[in-house]
Formats: sequence, C-alpha cells, structure tokens
Amino acid sequence: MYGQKVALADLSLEIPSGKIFGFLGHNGAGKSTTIKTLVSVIRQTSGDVVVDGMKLTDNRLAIKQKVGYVPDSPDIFLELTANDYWDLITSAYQIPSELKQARLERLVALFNMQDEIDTPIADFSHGMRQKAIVIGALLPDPDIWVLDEPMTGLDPQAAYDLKKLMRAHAEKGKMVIFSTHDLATAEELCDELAILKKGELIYNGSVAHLLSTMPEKSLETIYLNMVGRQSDTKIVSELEGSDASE
Ligand SMILES: Nc1ncnc2c1ncn2[C@@H]1O[C@H](COP(=O)(O)OP(=O)(O)OP(=O)(O)O)[C@@H](O)[C@H]1O
Repeated sequence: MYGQKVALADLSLEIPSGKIFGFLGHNGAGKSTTIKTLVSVIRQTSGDVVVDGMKLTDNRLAIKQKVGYVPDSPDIFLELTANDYWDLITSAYQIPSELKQARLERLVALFNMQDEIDTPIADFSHGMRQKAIVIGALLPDPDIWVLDEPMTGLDPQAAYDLKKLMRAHAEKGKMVIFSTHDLATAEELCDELAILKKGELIYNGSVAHLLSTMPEKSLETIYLNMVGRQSDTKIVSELEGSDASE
C-alpha cells in the first residue's frame, strides 16, 4: 500500500535459485514495488518475504547482507565520486580491503570505468551512473542479485557483459532476479517469469511454457496478447490517419 493506494494485491511467488527470474509488466504494474519489498527498501502492509527459510520481518539485516540491489533509478549519491560510493558499500558490507580492491579492479575494467573513478556521480551520463550502481551492487559478491531494469542506459557491450554475468551467477546455483521492459532480453535471458498487470500476478512460470502456449510466436506477441490493449490496430491506424491528414 502507498497511503490508501493498493500497489500489489495477493502476490504469492516462489523464486528459485539457479535460475534467472524476470519481472515483466507495463508502467505502474508493480514491478519496482515488488522488488523494493523483496530488498526491504519498503515494507509491505501484509504478508512476508522468506529467504533461505528466514522471514524478512525478523531478519532484515541478515537478508540485506545477502542481497545486491540495483534500484530503478541510478540517480543516487550524486554528490559522491564513484570511488566514494564504492567505499561506502565496502564499509556497509564490511568487505576486507584486499578483496574489495581485487573485485573492484575486475568490475571497473569490465565496465570500462577506469577513467571515471574519481568523477562525481552527478557528472556521469545516465549509462555511466547505471554502471557505477551495478559495480556497487556486485562488489560485495552477494548471493542474491536483485536488479531493477539493470540494462537501461547501458551500452551494448556493458549490457552483453552484464547478461553473461547474470547467467554465470545463476549457473553457480545463485539467485538472479531482474525486471525489464525489453521482451527480447527477457526471452533470451529468463528461465522463469512473473508477469504483473495492475498490481496482480497474471503469469508465473517458465518462459519455455509460456512460449509453448503460442508456438511460433515471440514473447513480445504473447505478452502483448496477455497484457496489451486489444484495440491496438484501431488506435494505431486512427493515429496514422490523423498524421496523414495534417
Ligand atoms: N512512492 C510512491 N507513492 C505512491 N504511489 C506509488 C509510489 N511508488 C509507486 N507507486 C504506485 O504503485 C504502483 C506500482 O508502481 P511501480 O513503480 O511498482 O510500477 P513498475 O511496474 O515498476 O512501473 P515502471 O515500469 O513504470 O517502472 C503505481 O500505480 C504507482 O503509481
């Protein structure tokens, strides 16, 4: 609930380890609200989240230590340099300094941020801010990755590398949860999906199963059939008509 507004209703989900789990849904469907609840950024008004048998309401700190979170907006800690931001995470997660240095060197090289370490985040482009946040989220080497639209703004190389990292993490038996509006990425990357519509779960299952419901169709077509406007063609042709008459 946000004040009187119900953002999610009757949401019940089991998210497996060792798989890439994707959240899909139109703007305002409740993806970020679900994710923020999972990572304890906001508190649900009813129900609970259970991680490794631990209830989030009773074990907030212990669970947070397991989670690396990329929020939906990278416009955070703008006054800090990238390095100050990573230092902040290092102390919050109590990462030993040698380990931090080794991990940071690898991540900074991977995301091509070597020349930007001492630049204030405020001076970064959107994609560079996103890279700084992704590096920060992965720095503690968390078991559970929760990434809210992580590819937004990343250049093709960084997006490709992040997808590879996500797959490798899942293959280690770890948990990877992310949201996206990019249905081609979801089709390529996700093993399991949750599709939300106006705060309700309308699909939870494997991508393979969903694709098998309409053989020969892409995830985009199937998704739009489930979630999209039914009168699309009419609206588009009306708009085309008005453009043509101008
Ligand atoms: N801080 C807030 N205060 C009030 N209502 C909010 C707040 N954040 C989200 N909402 C509402 O909760 C609902 C779900 O929003 P949420 O951000 O979870 O959607 P989303 O699926 O992540 O959307 P998007 O794809 O646009 O990021 C929306 O109706 C939104 O208006």
